[in-house]
Amino acid sequence: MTISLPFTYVLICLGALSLVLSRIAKRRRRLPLPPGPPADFLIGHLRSLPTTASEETLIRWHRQYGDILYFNIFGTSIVLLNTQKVGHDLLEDRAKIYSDRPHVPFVSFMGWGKTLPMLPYGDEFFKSRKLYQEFLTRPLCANYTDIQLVHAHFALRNLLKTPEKFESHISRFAGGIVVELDYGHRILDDDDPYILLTEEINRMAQLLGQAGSHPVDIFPFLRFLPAWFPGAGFIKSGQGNAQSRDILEVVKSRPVEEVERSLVEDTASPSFLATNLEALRRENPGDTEELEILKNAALEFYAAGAETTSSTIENILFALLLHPEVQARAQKEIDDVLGQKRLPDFSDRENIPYIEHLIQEGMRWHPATPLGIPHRVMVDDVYQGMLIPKGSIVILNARCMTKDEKIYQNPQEFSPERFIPSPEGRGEPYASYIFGFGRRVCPGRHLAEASVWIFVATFIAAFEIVPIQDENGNDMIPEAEFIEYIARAKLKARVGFPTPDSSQLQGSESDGGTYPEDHEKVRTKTRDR
Ligand code: HEM
Repeated sequence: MTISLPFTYVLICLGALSLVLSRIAKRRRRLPLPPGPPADFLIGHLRSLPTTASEETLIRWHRQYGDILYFNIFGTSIVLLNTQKVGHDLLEDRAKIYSDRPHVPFVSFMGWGKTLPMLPYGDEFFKSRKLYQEFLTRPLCANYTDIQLVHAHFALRNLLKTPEKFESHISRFAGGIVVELDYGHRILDDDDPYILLTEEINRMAQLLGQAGSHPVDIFPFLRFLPAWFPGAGFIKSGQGNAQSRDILEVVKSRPVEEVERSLVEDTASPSFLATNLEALRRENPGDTEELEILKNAALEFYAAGAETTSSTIENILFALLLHPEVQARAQKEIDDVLGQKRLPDFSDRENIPYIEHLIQEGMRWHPATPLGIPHRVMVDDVYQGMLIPKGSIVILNARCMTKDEKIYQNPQEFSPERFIPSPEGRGEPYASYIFGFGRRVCPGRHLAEASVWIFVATFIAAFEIVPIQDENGNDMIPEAEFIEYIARAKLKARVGFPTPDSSQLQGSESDGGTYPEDHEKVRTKTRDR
């Protein structure tokens, strides 16, 4: 048998290539892993991992081990990115290999595996992501501000009526906006069927917690242990909520059916679901796969958008409570620019920059998602001479990024002034990375920032948040409890809102919140107490 010359060349080239590749692979294997606490044989860092990743521990590790930190648990590599630079270098500049997500069996078991934050990097991810990106571009978000303003006014009215229920008013505000944009439905009262629907989604989302934080995510074999076995408690919750998967189907399908019906009847309000259902009917009628992608996207729109926004607002209110001087400066800015004649709206955004700094500082001081959503690296990678093994779970450690002393002066301090441009201020950069990086960056960030802005700006214009007092008249300063996944300031003491005279409110409950013309009186009354 004779072998042609070109074929021989090909063989030689392939041989040389495989030699080079195997050398590279060997050298990579010899490269050091990123530093981390000492590990045990076989179980790795299991014993050194604290049960909760407190800010103190994470910051101490950052100081001790550097900008990138490595753990391994039973052979699963976990890498923490502690600075914005490292996050940017890997998740943004090398997005092509860092945009996968770890597979989380518990989340799939509960029926949420096909929602965008969980989807592996691939075709389905691209399709789902495109739906969000096309609906939530910065210019398009400018079209949604009327809806945000209406919900802000609703919230103010509710706060005037029942200030003690402020947490629920904030949730209703954040949830009301995403429900309206997602499904084209405006929630008007407590009996609204969409309230039940959203409560169900919240309940399920809470069960899921942070993807990757559940023991079974790291140790799938735990699934086979009895529920009493230490560390296997998830089984109990999983079994107890197996019915959640059935409910989930209803929660996903009901709004789709309603919007489909209203499209046929030509009564549909513009929304994420209506826009995309219409496009589907036009371009791919009867495509069940595409419909399923859309159903999951609509579900996640609410799940990802409501609580993140409401906890961000609560964290900011908490900061205001602790810093009356910041609150006073923000109120003065609004008063100076708006002349105490009306409430702020989006047209004022550029003219009241301190409010913007205050919101950005609130998001930096305690980001709502302090450990983001884990990424997964798809191939072996080398960064600054260290090996990041293929399959590593990569965590954006916003807790450390936001407290980086090289970027922020006195990073633990809540100080909107840090963002004031030089020469008056230090011009420190906004912490935009709290919304993630690269191809997985939060698609709802423009919407979220606008929702938080309108709530905080109108709130500050109309109210003052003050601590309640004990029986001796002393201020009770609440302690914050920032829980892990969605970090929300748990205001342990109730926050004292002024009690207003609701008869001063004009405009009806159902008209979308026309604010009273004499709101000035309301505000003076509420703020000057
Ligand atoms: C202040 C509020 C919010 C915060 C702090 C926040 C934060 C984040 C973060 C950190 C990620 C992960 C990014 C990454 O992996 O690199 C993310 C992803 C995501 N967010 Fe947000 N978010 C907020 C509001 C919203 C809103 C309003 C929506 C929708 C309307 C939304 C939809 C999503 C979705 C669908 C993902 C998954 C993206 C993907 O995996 O490709 N978020 N968000």
